[in-house]
Amino acid sequence: MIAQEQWYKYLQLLSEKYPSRQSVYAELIHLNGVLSLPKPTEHFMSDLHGEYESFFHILNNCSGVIKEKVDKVFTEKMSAEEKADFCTLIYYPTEKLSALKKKNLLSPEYYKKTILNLLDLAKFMSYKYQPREITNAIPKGYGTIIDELLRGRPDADYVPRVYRQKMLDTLISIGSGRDFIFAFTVLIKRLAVARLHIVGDFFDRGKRPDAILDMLMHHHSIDIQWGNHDVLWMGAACGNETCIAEVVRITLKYNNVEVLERGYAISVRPLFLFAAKMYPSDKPNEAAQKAIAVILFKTEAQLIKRNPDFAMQSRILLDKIDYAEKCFLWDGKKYALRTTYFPTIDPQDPFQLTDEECAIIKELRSSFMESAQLQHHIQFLYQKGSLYKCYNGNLLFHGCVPVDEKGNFRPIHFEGKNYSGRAYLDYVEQKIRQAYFGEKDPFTIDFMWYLWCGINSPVAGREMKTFERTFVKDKKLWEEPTDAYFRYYDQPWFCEQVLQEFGLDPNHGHIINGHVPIKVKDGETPIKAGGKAIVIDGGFCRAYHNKTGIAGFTLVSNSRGLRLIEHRDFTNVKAAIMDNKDIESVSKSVEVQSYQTTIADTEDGEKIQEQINDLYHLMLLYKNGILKPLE
Ligand SMILES: O=P(O)(O)OC[C@H]1O[C@](O)(COP(=O)(O)O)[C@@H](O)[C@@H]1O
Ligand SMILES: [Mn+2]
Repeated sequence: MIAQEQWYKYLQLLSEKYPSRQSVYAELIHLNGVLSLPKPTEHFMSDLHGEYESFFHILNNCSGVIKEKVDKVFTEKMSAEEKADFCTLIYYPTEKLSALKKKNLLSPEYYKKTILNLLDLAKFMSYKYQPREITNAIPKGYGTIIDELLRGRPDADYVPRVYRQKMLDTLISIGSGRDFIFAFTVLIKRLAVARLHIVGDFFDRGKRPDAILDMLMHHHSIDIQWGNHDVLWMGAACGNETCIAEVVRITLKYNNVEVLERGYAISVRPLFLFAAKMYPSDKPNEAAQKAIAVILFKTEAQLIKRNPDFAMQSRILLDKIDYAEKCFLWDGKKYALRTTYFPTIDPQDPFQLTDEECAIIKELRSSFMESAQLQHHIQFLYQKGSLYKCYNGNLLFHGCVPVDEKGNFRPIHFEGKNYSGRAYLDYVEQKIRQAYFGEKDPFTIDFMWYLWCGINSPVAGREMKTFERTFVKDKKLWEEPTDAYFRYYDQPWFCEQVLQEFGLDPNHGHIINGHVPIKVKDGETPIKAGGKAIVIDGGFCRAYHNKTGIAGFTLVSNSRGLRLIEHRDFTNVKAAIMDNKDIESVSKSVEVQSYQTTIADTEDGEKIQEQINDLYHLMLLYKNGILKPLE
């Protein structure tokens, strides 16, 4: 409880912002109106894995929502072809207008018709928003005109109609039609998605995670839940050499060296030169993969040895290779190796880096730490990201909350203490932030690597078998044991327990996860526990399309409930522009409500309600003469 005196002081301060009775009335009326508006639309996506081109398209087509709205507004007015053309214009206005110009199709009539259509669509899509928000969403410089056009003066009325016609004619005759079309398309896309959540894994496998992050840095409303691949890169940016070696290895495996070299100005040339010398009969990329894998497994072993808390001794493996017999020894058995040539390993001391290996990893470390662009992206991940997020009653996180075989939150021991459930995730999040912003203590920096691949890591939730997958032929040894969480999240009681642990309503909340690719083609569904948990890793990543059979999911939460949009294959942006080739998307309802959720039911609504209460008290002070209005 706030003491009476403090409360009075607070209201005094508030009176500076609302210095007259009228200003309090106006805000009270406004805020009460806002509470009754429908809940804004949220989109959730995960596991983008560097797949810039299709993600770029999905951001532009708002996961297929623009097309749905165009279909609704112009059912009678446009043919299918006109609708597709109009949609492409909204997705890619600059490119589409240039293409039309080349064909000499940009007449004043075209501009007029198009702007009127855009206006109709923008009006249709703005019904959920408060006027202030719409004004904010209009690109700078176009505010007053678009606002006036939108405010919908009735066409039947002669004077406003002429007024609007005149505005439009002038706008086109002075050559600003193009600019206005552009501004409208930005507005429409902003209105379609009020909030974007990315539930982890920007990096690895796909070609341009850097371009995805560049683009999202300009997004108007986004939050991020870190995935294991993000934490790996964050660890690399903190200077963790094992994370760096793993990042480089994965990048080479997927043939994406450009991400490092062009995207982040990190040169892998010294590694290639060294690898060519060590493995002269291999192709350059394969040689480099081998060279960095050996560095990785050597530094991993050193890291594990200096951190007994990680309990990962079983992941020290270079000493399990029989270098004379050329095989891998595991559980008393011999396994064939995929490569038997290890010129940089001393069997007597297999974890020792050679001088050259040491120089290479040190140089890579400097490059990672000094890459301005990488550090910029990582700071963005820290700023917008967290390990988990409770948002409008839902719980968002990438991987899992560790549980035992009975489904109870498992105590995890670190730095002399046990943590479980939410407290464990809070501990991990604090460590992740400390690794970047705090004193660089060795345990915390090493912990970033643990989070990438440790069985108790909430972002990984499985024991990764990178060594076996790299060196051992028998795929039996490639299997990665997972946390029991993944065997329970299809059970309602379990999801309710998790939601409750995070202070959420178990009857209405949902858990939203990424991380585990859903094999739609095998009949697997992302909807678990009757909709209490939804796993939205649909495999944006091309390399995983064969596994999932689709090209990604978008989960949409609006005032009517939840639905899942399944994206089918996408050709490329050029085809999208030239031939109106949109991503085919199929939408399925997950949960439909008979009522409409309003802003009053959201977290923002709770804050607004508090503001209303405060203003109400201020109004009483003014009315009762206890506080004198400043104006
Ligand atoms: O978070 P994700 O996407 O599951 O990635 C982690 C997985 O990737 C792997 O490193 C395998 O990677 P690839 O499939 O890209 O070769 C596994 O060992 C690990 O389980
Ligand atoms: Mn993942």
